[in-house]
Parts: sequence; structure tokens; C-alpha cells
Amino acid sequence: MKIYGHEITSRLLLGTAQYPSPAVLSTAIRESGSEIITVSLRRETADGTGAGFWDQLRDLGCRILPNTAGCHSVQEAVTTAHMARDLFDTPWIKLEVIGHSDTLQPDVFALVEAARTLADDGFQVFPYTTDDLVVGEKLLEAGCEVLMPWGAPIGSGQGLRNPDGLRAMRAHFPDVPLIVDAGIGRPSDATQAMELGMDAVLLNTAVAKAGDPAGMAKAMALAVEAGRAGFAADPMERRDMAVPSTPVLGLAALS
Ligand SMILES: CC(=O)[C@@H](O)[C@H](O)COP(=O)(O)O
Repeated sequence: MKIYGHEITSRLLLGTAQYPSPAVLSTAIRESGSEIITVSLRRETADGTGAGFWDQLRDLGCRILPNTAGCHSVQEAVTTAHMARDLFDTPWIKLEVIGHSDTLQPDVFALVEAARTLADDGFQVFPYTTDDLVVGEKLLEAGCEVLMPWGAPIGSGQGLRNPDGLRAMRAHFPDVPLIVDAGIGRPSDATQAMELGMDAVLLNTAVAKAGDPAGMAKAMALAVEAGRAGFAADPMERRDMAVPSTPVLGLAALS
């Protein structure tokens, strides 16, 4: 799949926050096979992780997708994006503008405005959004070439709260890369997203907070692959009624 002209083979994107240790983070990322990892500039800087952490991420050989997690206004998000571009030397930015501190729901009005400002300034924007079709259209008009609808609130692990909304997005934007971002809790959630025809999944907490993060990273990678293969194989329609799966040919001879 191509995102902003960049070819990727792994459809699992991984976050880098909340791991029990830097070593566990590195092992989990390697096990996931992810080629793209996202990093929160504000959160990591606030944690005081500093240059060692950035060097560790660079050493993993993944492409870095900086994000604006923790930003609540257009100005904060735009400023953070500029800092990220300077630090990581990339035009990519995962744009989060949070509108509500309980749900961490995106402020879609501020999101569209920030996306337009950044796209006009040469950024390649990955917007964390809801599954609203109109907002999706506005983000594309603003210059985004990918959409990242939420599965459920960040860190909740609830899985896909609105599969119908994601299905509608797939139908409405057949040619736009769609990456489900946030709320994935279990491998089966990732598989479901891929079976719905999503192009990729981005997740963090489900791996970082698992008892065995490396094991969960591997499980998520397999789940994404299975879901994609299932989607590509064109699953059967669900039926309301039972239909015998074994055809009845002839009659059993009773003696
Ligand atoms: C890491 C990151 O960017 C998060 O803001 C992202 O949305 C992932 O959410 P989960 O932690 O729920 O997977």
C-alpha cells in the first residue's frame, strides 16, 4: 500500500508510549514488523526521555510518524508539528487536536483548520478523526491524502464501537487510505477493522499495556494480516436462514 507516495508492506502502525521499558518497546516493535511508528513529541518531551529516546527510535529503522497527542488547539498542534518536522526531518504528521478531555474525542472543527494550515505549509497530514463522512470530505479538501478514523476512544481498548460507520467510510472513500486509529484492545478488533476493508491499523495501548507486549505485538501483526487476507478473499454474505453446507445426494439405504 502507498501512503503519500511511500510504499509500505506492514499494515500495522505502532505507538511508542507507555511501555514498561525502552528494551520492551524495541522488542515489541521488532516483533510487530511495523515499518511506521508514531511518537508523541509533547508527551515524550514532558516525560524527560530526551535525546536517548529519539536515538533509540531512529535505531529501529522504522519510519517515524510524529504526532501531536496532547494538543487541544489549532495553534498548539501547528506549533508542535513544526517542532516535529525540525526534529525528525519529515513532512509527516499525525494530527490530533483533542476536543474533550474525558473521551479524548477529536475537535473536528479545529482538526480541519489545523490540517489545512499544515497541508498548505507542505506537511503530509494524517488526521485522527471520527467516522463522520462530512468531516472526512473536509479533511480531504484541506489537503489530507489519508484518513484515520477512530475505533473507540484512545486507550479504552473497547474495539470498534461503530463498525457501520467505518463500513460507510470505506464505501464513501474507496480510494483513500483509511487507517483505524485508537481503541483497539484485542487482536480480534484489529482483524475486524481489516475485514471491513480498512487499509491499516494504528494502535498503542493494547500492546504497551499487555502482560507480554512483544507477544501481543506479534499477535496484532498476525491479526492484521489475517483480516486483510479475509477481506481480499471476498467473504460470503451473512444469511438469515440456515443453509445446509453438505449437499444431500441420494438417500441412505436402511436395512
Ligand atoms: C499513540 C497514539 O498516537 C495514540 O494517540 C493513538 O491514537 C493510539 O490509541 P490507542 O492507545 O488506543 O491504541
